[in-house]
Amino acid sequence: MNNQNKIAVIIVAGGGGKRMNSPVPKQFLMVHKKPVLAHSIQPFNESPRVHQMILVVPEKDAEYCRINIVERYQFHKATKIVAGGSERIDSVRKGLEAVEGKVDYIAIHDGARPLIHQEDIERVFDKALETGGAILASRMTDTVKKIKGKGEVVGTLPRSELMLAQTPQIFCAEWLKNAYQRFPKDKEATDDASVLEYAGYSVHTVCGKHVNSKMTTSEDLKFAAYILEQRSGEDENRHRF
Ligand SMILES: Nc1ccn([C@@H]2O[C@H](COP(=O)(O)OP(=O)(O)OP(=O)(O)O)[C@@H](O)[C@H]2O)c(=O)n1
Ligand SMILES: C[C@](O)(CO)[C@H](O)COP(=O)(O)O
Repeated sequence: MNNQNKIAVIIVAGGGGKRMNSPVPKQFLMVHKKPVLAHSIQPFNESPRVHQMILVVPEKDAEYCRINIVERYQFHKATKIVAGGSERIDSVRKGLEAVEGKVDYIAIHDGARPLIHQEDIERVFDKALETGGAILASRMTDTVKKIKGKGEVVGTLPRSELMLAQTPQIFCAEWLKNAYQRFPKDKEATDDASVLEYAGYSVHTVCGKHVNSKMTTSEDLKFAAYILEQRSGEDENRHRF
């Protein structure tokens, strides 16, 4: 692994969290003693390979985030907080504009994925540095159906050929900027790898070793609280024995 490479990380937390149905945006809700967003940022802040971090948040929450997330948890690498756009892809564009100086790789991570584990971050970084672009992903354990209309099954998809895309997603900075410039403004993309795929770049997957669910509903928060609790118990035992 080449430590000379400069990696910038964009944490996208500019969404409204409609599906969570909470008056407080889901990225600021508390889970296992800290806001969701603080859990999502922490392992990147601690990675020696991360050079700078840009946080993208709703415009109205920028000051709240500076005081209650960046200063409160001393995320010294989060040097910029910028206002997000109306869709995730617009928030990523805003984050890209805020990257400072020359960086070699840019990683994007959802602020709504507080379970991201340091080991998986380093594994996906390694793969990207080797290939140019990599995303964390998971395999499916359920049978996957293709449906039509209100849910009538039209077929069964080959699960062994499919993976679920997660974040972080990390790419050579030049590829990422070029792909975003070429991507039509009116086209939809639910992740960054699809923007790279559209531009013809190859993207590799790294199968996560740890659970990394996106917080979408309140059930996800209960699950995250349980996992974080278990992990902190494991850490305590490791230090004790
Ligand atoms: N305009 C947006 C929309 C989403 N995101 C971020 O992209 C990630 C994944 O999006 P999602 O889980 O869909 O979050 P929300 O858009 O907030 O949720 P919902 O769709 O339920 O409103 C989240 O960290 C979210 O904050 C963003 O930065 N800017
Ligand atoms: C980027 C992402 O988390 C990868 O799984 C996902 O596509 C975001 O989708 P959402 O509809 O914005 O939650």
